[in-house]
Amino acid sequence: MDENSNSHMPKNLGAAREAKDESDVLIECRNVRKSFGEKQILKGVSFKIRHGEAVGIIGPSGTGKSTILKIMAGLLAPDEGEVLICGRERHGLVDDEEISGLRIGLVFQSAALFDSLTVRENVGFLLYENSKMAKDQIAKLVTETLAAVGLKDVEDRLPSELSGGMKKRVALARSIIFDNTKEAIEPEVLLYDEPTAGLDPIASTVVEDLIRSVYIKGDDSPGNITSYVVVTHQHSTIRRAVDRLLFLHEGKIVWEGMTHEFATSTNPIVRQFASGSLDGPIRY
Ligand SMILES: Nc1ncnc2c1ncn2[C@@H]1O[C@H](COP(=O)(O)OP(=O)(O)OP(=O)(O)O)[C@@H](O)[C@H]1O
Repeated sequence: MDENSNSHMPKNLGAAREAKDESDVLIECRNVRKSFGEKQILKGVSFKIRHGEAVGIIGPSGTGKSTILKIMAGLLAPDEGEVLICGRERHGLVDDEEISGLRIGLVFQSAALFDSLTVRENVGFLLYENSKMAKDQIAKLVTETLAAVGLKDVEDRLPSELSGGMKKRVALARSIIFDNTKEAIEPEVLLYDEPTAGLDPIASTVVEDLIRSVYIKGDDSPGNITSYVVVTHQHSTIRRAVDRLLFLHEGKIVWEGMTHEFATSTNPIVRQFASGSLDGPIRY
């Protein structure tokens, strides 16, 4: 939105709009910095994820895309800066403090399934561990959730008996399953770390459409996924699965815009990344 678009409005109207604008911010990173040893990876990263958004984080390898996802999920603490969840600052890691009102799910690149557990046990893991639901109730819910990601009759299989694309779908099912005996279902932001890495083009399309569909379905979807963030290198995923992009380079957001603006941007960093050229500001 144009920065000055409020300038012609009466002051109080502008203020009301500003307040409303902030009320749909689910996750905000403010000036987040993170180093590993001597290596400074994030050098002051700021952005907001709003209700209803499908956001992609792109950028060269090693610029800290997975790191920022882990920080948003509360698995890593920033060295400096703030992470706000629904306007409340989160201190430390997610385990240290109960932040209610928003669930944040992270779907790992490797799918990260437990090898010795069946698909049913993997998908229902948190419910078996933490909920008061009966085992047959959980089993039914697992079957329904697997169906929502297009999988049937795989509950008794081990992860080693699945293809890479199926594993990613099982991981997706695990992140969207929720205790449906609870009265209030909190909204959820899902964070995907390279969900289509290593998949053939058709399997990638299936996963990209699933990412969209579990969110678009809204009331029908298992869980209440209101927004999602995808870290990806795949152009097809950028085009198909997200609406807005954040470009991370050398520890900072160097460009942000809508997906359709990415292809026509004149920013030299974006141009080089979009074309895969060796000439340009990004050096390996
Ligand atoms: N726990 C850790 N300890 C030490 N170094 C780490 C740790 N996690 C990440 N790094 C380093 O931080 C840098 C950024 O890693 P990160 O995985 O966030 O990058 P990325 O942008 O997601 O990369 P890629 O696109 O290749 O997946 C890398 O140099 C990585 O080696």
